[in-house]
Amino acid sequence: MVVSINQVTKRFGAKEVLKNVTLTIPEHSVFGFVGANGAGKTTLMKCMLGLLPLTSGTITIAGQPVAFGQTKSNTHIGYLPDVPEFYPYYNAREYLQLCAVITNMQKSERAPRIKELLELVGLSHTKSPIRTYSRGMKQRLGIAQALLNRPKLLICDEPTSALDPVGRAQILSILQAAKSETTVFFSTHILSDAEQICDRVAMLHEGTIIFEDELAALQEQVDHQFVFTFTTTAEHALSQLNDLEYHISIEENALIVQLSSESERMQFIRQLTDRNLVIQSMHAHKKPLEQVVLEVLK
Ligand SMILES: Nc1ncnc2c1ncn2[C@@H]1O[C@H](COP(=O)(O)OP(=O)(O)OP(=O)(O)O)[C@@H](O)[C@H]1O
Repeated sequence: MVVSINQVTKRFGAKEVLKNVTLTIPEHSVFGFVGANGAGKTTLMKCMLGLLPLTSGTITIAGQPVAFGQTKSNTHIGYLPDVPEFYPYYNAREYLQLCAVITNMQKSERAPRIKELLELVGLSHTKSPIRTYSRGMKQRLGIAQALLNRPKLLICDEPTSALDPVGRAQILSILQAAKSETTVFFSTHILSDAEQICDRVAMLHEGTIIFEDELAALQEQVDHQFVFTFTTTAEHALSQLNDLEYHISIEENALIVQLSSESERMQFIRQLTDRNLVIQSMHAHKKPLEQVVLEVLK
């Protein structure tokens, strides 16, 4: 595990912002940290960076305990703040060269690493100064900077929230590509972003982790639903099934049926055959993460 967060509580005065948070993050995964504004996401990230003292609990990054005010564990972390700042008169390559010098990167390593990163973030051909960059370009440069020294963990605070759809898609694909060389931990309140690239998701709600799992497992927490279409209309099919005790609704000429187990599914299909209903198609009803989360929160 590259990150182990163990029973972390954080209070600001009387206000408890993180409540007994426990979380582990496996290596080479993209881990989405999801929560509404004010849920406590930034607070936990600052705790991971040793920028805030914990009220109680422990955090370990790549085996190194995090201590408030100390930077030892930060040697394993690349961090992209929500609004990254740069020297505006440098271009991307010059800026990364400066960062490489400041961080004592070996001279022979600098040029190939910077070339590789500029390619990764799609800024190889940009010669203009950073002050002319769009928000998305600045975020991409921020990712390159954060990855410069090959950290074991890349932490990104809401990297997509201020971007248009094209900018968001670019950042998401860069983060996905970055997982081959690091572990990506990113916070977002945009559930569809997490859905697109995350292997695992944790959801923080009022300071508490309300679930933490693989996305597929999360989908399964909600009752299974299947979509059936028939050679006849959905209304007619439903009228033939009125006497049965299934939870059935109609959406776009299809029946949505709740079938929680394999045996229930087989039994339902037998009932269809008994009633001469010919299935045209059947598939699992995949809900957007947003809807799944709302159902879990109910
Ligand atoms: N230094 C502080 N002193 C007092 N309260 C704070 C401090 N920092 C954060 N908080 C409070 O902690 C709560 C969580 O804030 P945090 O910034 O961690 O949320 P977030 O999930 O990152 O939300 P956002 O998406 O809006 O940044 C908020 O109610 C905030 O007001």
